[in-house]
Amino acid sequence: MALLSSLKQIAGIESSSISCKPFKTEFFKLVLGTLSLPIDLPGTNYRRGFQGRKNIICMLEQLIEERRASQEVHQDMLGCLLSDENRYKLSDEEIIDHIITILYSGYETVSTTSMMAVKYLHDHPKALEELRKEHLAIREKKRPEDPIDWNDLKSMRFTRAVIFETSRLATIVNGVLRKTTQDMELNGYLIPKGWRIYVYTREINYDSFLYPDPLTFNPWRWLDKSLESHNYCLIFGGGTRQCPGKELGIAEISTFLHYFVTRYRWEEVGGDKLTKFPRVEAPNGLHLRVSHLAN
Ligand code: HEM
Repeated sequence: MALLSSLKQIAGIESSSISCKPFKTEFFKLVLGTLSLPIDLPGTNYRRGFQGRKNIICMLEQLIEERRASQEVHQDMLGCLLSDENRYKLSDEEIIDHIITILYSGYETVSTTSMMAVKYLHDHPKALEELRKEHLAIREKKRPEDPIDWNDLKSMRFTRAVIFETSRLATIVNGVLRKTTQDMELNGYLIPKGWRIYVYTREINYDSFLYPDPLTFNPWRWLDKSLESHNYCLIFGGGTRQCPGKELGIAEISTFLHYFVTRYRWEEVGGDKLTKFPRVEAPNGLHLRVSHLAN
């Protein structure tokens, strides 16, 4: 769902020649490749990642060619990037790089947080009850076919808290990358100018001084809005490079949760393995039995 939603916003993919399934296969190779040891030998995830990237580039080049040939105006991100009115005048290579970056950053974060929210809500019925109450109250003011809007999203206080608590406990981005612009000293160590630094932010999320009882799923702690703006809250990074997709990601997950909890109940089929480190994932999927809420 998250990948298709991104593809649709970026390049209205469902109306183009790119078919989602092969795209998804190649994209997953690329994702695995970026998280692998850099050993460039046949059969390694690293080599497969490069191959996946090459194939994705071919598909996107073809899409750009088709767009140019058809001369139709498209109201999506690719349409804006290709438009003559775009003042940045990016090369095709740069446009393709942008698309891959946004797909990469916006897909796994949203899909994995959604999955983990479903998991935590299943395991914490009180939190689920409160969340459902919030969403049913929104539905009560609407006709069944009415979509949710920006004001509804803004009113979802508990939902936002659930998303932050899920992201804290199931940390998807383990750290942020930075480069020193000058020599600097930290705790007696010299970090020379130009060094690339990986700031490992993951453990901060489990610090019992900052988050009492840190291993407990407690979305209520985020109802104190000041928690989000503490300088130790780096779930979405920090400073000028803070995640530009933060609010979009929260809106996507909130929308998913809205329809999921107002329409369905679910139980786990069981036995699925979940890992939290080095990557949050359910290697075989998180299997649920879903039934209509009214039944
Ligand atoms: C739950 C959802 C998400 C989480 C937890 C998340 C987390 C992060 C983190 C920690 C960073 C590094 C920030 C830094 O260096 O300070 C980042 C960067 C980024 N994110 Fe997100 N993200 C999410 C959703 C999204 C979405 C939906 C998009 C776009 C559609 C997106 C696009 C990006 C981009 C383009 C960057 C690189 C920004 C830069 O280097 O200037 N993210 N994200």
